[in-house]
Amino acid sequence: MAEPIVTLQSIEKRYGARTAIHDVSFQLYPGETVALVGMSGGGKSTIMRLIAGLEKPTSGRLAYRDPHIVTRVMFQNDRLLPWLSVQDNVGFGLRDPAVTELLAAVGLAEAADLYPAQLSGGQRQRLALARALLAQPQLLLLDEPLGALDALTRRNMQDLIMRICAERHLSSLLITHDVQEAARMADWIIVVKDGTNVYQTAGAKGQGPTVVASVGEDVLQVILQPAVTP
Ligand SMILES: Nc1ncnc2c1ncn2[C@@H]1O[C@H](COP(=O)(O)OP(=O)(O)OP(=O)(O)O)[C@@H](O)[C@H]1O
Repeated sequence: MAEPIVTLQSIEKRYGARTAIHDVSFQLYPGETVALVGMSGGGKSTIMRLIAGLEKPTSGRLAYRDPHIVTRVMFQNDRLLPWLSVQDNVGFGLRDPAVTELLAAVGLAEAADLYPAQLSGGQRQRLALARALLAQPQLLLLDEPLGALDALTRRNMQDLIMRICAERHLSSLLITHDVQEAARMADWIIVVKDGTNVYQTAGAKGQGPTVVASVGEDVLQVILQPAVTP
């Protein structure tokens, strides 16, 4: 089996007297998508910030297969720069074939000279995705990036992210409040509760319209319904 690209072992993060997370242990493998689900305040964003290297754990072991790993984060707020065109939001003035190729990959080739204010919510998130991909990250961190989109646009974005991750053999860590989204996009779903990972289940990546997921107290079930109901 391939070596994990990120390993978390008994991770704890305290802010002063407050323990945000404790006993968090899991691994992320190359090309896999792991979703973190759970109640607000459970510790999902803290886990993501630690993996992104934005903060250091108080204790425990956080190890990367490649110490020079490139990670990129996509947030719900797309953080686009309104005074830059679509292509400059990706390349910051760089006129590189990679920028053109990325815009084509996310379906924004025709919109290269528009400005963020001229884009729909879905287009803005596609642009944020292209920008995240320019640095050729090995790990994409998705912090509830699709939360503000309508259902159809959201589903199309899920498909786009899954396709791009598969094509580039990218690993991703997804925070979502939508259990069905987690089930649809992830190989593994981790339930985070009271600052620790309490349960892990297999997802059903790519099994779009047929996934049904439900969360019990701590337990999450992913059920694949038959594509055609007799
Ligand atoms: N910088 C900080 N200082 C103090 N406490 C913090 C800090 N960041 C997070 N916490 C605390 O850590 C706990 C976990 O927060 P975190 O944001 O990781 O949860 P979450 O599961 O991502 O929540 P949500 O779904 O609402 O985004 C919370 O109790 C929060 O108040």
